[in-house]
Amino acid sequence: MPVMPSSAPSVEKGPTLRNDSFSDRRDSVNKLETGCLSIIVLGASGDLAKKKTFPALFNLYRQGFLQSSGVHIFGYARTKISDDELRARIRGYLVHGKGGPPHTHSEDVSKFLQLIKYVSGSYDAEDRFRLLDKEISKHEISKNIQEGSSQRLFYLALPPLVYPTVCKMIRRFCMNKYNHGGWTRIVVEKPFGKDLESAEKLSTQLGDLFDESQLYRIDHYLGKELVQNLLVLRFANRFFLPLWNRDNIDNIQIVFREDFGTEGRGGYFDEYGIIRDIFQNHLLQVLCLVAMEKPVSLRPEHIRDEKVKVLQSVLPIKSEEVVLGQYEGYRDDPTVPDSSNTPTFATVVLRIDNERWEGVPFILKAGKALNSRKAEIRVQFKDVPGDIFRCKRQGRNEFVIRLQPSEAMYMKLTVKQPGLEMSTILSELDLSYGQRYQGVTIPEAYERLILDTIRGDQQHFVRRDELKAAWEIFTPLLHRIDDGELKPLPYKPGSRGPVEADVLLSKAGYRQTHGYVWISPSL
Ligand SMILES: NC(=O)C1=CN([C@@H]2O[C@H](COP(=O)(O)OP(=O)(O)OC[C@H]3O[C@@H](n4cnc5c(N)ncnc54)[C@H](OP(=O)(O)O)[C@@H]3O)[C@@H](O)[C@H]2O)C=CC1
Ligand SMILES: O=C1O[C@H](COP(=O)(O)O)[C@@H](O)[C@H](O)[C@H]1O
Repeated sequence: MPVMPSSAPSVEKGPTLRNDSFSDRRDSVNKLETGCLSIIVLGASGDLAKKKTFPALFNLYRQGFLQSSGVHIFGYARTKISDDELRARIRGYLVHGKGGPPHTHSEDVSKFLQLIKYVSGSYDAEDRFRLLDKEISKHEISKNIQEGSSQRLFYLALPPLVYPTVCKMIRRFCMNKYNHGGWTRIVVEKPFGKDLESAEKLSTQLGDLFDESQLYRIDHYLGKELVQNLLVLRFANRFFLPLWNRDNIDNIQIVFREDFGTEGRGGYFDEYGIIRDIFQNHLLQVLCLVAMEKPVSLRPEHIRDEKVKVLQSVLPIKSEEVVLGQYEGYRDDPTVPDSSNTPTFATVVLRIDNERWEGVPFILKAGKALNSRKAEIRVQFKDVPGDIFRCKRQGRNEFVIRLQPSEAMYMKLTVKQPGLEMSTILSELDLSYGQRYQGVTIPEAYERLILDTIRGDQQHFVRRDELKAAWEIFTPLLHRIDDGELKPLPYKPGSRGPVEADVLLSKAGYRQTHGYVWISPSL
């Protein structure tokens, strides 16, 4: 139970579990969000706010999920700027969308920007948080709603070191005042801690102030279309049910690659490294959805219970099943120390000690400054016993789920080569979203996740025990790296990473298919 500071108003305990079934969930899609909602972006002057948070809010507004009649947005940060200056900073990111040509809805942009107000102040200034509360209340009063029925969403687009202070301020001065159906929710960004101990400390600090149902730990990979599709694929298709186990699957890779380095974020990155930045959160969340057992229902708690169980079944990582890399030129960044031991690349083999997965390596790989940008899951099946077609050397069956770019899933399978001869060839069954769902816009991860927070759906957010289990897996390895016991190997920017990683991959059992390249179908 959270400790209520004596000055704290009584608040609601957050939403109860809702939406038992998928059809309930589907029915709620496309409903406008009604009521009096205040969204407060703390750290509004920062990079995440302008690139992701405000554009996501704009997209929700443009699609009618947020209505001008009910919603107001507040920015808060130390930088002393006016409302209009904040609006001007954000405008470019709304007008241009995802790097494409300017949208044609500049009227929408202007109307949206008018919903934003800015309050400046430091993150521990009581008077500034009182002022913020006053501004929020002003908006609520103007909507003539019953006191206590308002909805307040605080989005912490801030470095985690200020979370405890900011959360104390919110708790003391800015909560929804009475329990009349309203709520107060807090969205926190990663990195949530640096290791098990610091993450647990932060969890306790926040847990003393807010109930778990009020805390939304965001991992934007959980908002990606094909990540959200994983449970449907696995549990709504008869095809996969009997195959998804150690009897049929040889190995599974979960891969994240970027073709750019840490440009502009070297200082931040060097403190964390690729394992804290990508493995402990994004890759592990994907692993959970690939490896977990079927949940009792689609209730968020049932899903998250299964995720925790699979994380708790991961065996300690062996140093010989780790390859670390650092790209040449990384240390040229003036904000990165010359002696930095921080990995910008890693391949790590995880082993899950349960009935379904014993003996199946989960090979997690992520790197910056590599030869391509993509994220995918590659499930490689075992060889067919009794190879009467002598097709083994052509390659194994694989099921590939491409998370980005160009969302797709394809199955590599052996077929008869068309023609008179009885020869075989590796081909694919291909579901490329761009081709199959023409004209459908796939929402940005942040858009989806913010809508979930407004609806009180915690399915795609990381629960405290899940976070703890994730840190338990990587903390011993991180400490070995921090102590200099494990060192990254150099690799050339634009390459596949250290060659030792490919050696580890093949030792773990992955068999590369030679001569086969999947070509994304053109429209
Ligand atoms: N940027 C991104 O693409 C991503 C970011 N994140 C996470 O989101 C959060 C915000 O990221 P981002 O916007 O990049 O961060 P920024 O460094 O841009 O910080 C956001 C704002 O916080 C304030 N701030 C910065 N440093 C401090 C400090 N030491 N003490 C107090 N306030 C500070 C600044 O506002 P002011 O000085 O005006 O108060 C700044 O504008 C972080 O937790 C980050 O890890 C997660 C995924 C991607
Ligand atoms: O969280 C992070 O993710 C981005 C990659 O996100 P994506 O949606 O573009 O795949 C990564 O660049 C960044 O280092 C990391 O902090």
